[in-house]
Amino acid sequence: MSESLLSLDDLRVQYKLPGRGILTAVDGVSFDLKPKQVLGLVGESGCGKSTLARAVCGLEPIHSGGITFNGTPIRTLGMRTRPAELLRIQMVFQNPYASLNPRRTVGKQIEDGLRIHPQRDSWSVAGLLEEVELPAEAANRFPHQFSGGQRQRIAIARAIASGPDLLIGDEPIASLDASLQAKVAGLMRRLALESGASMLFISHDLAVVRTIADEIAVMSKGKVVELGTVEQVWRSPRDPYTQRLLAAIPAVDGLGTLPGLPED
Ligand SMILES: Nc1ncnc2c1ncn2[C@@H]1O[C@H](COP(=O)(O)OP(=O)(O)OP(=O)(O)O)[C@@H](O)[C@H]1O
Repeated sequence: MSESLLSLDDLRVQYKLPGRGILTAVDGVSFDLKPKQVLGLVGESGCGKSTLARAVCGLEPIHSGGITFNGTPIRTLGMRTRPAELLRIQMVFQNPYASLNPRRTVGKQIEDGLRIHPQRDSWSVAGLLEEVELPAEAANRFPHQFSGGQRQRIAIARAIASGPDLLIGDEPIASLDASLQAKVAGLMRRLALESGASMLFISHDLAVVRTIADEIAVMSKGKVVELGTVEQVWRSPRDPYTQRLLAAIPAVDGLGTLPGLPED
């Protein structure tokens, strides 16, 4: 299938600031995400990544341009509307508490997800917990009884349970121990693709993103300044901002000697 699952066309999202000012947080962004592809969205704090993700979920007013998901335009939907189409998008946040209910057991929350599209696949609560390397008895416990890394894996299992077409990770590894970041990012990629979803993976960490993405979009001040395959962006970045990001990766001794790309 070569059609886009998600398509952004010259998208602009603006905020009215106190007084009469306007901030253009997303400034003319266009890209396509194909089925079963992973797009890494990278950029410094405040460049508009989360605003873009929220707009894709129908949670931000679109000033101009458009977003098409599964062939349906996503317009300003407001916080209270939750059309079926948007249930096909699941988000995993930096803080796993943002996507988990502290008062429901882990098992019940994963079950809630499984009920959304029961026909989609054959995931079970125990099977999903096993996928994220947690024992089946974790189902009987509450989110606060787990470590931050475990909670994030529970949030991933819950998101996957509902069989999304698009999994969005909004800095899902930022609060994790450095030793866990690549592992959790890899887990998200594997589970998303195994369940037939695409993934938009947002991070400021280009080094981790390149290990899991098929394509990378680099954002700066609301605009996408670079878009290409991991290979293209890694080997021959065209934008000076991307070049600076690459040069800032630790253990990189100049752009000519970047660490090798991961093996398939
Ligand atoms: N509700 C809001 N009202 C006004 N300005 C906002 C609002 N939300 C975000 N902004 C501003 O929009 C810009 C983009 O913010 P956004 O959170 O999308 O950036 P980001 O790239 O996700 O940053 P971070 O990596 O720190 O989360 C910032 O200047 C931010 O201050």
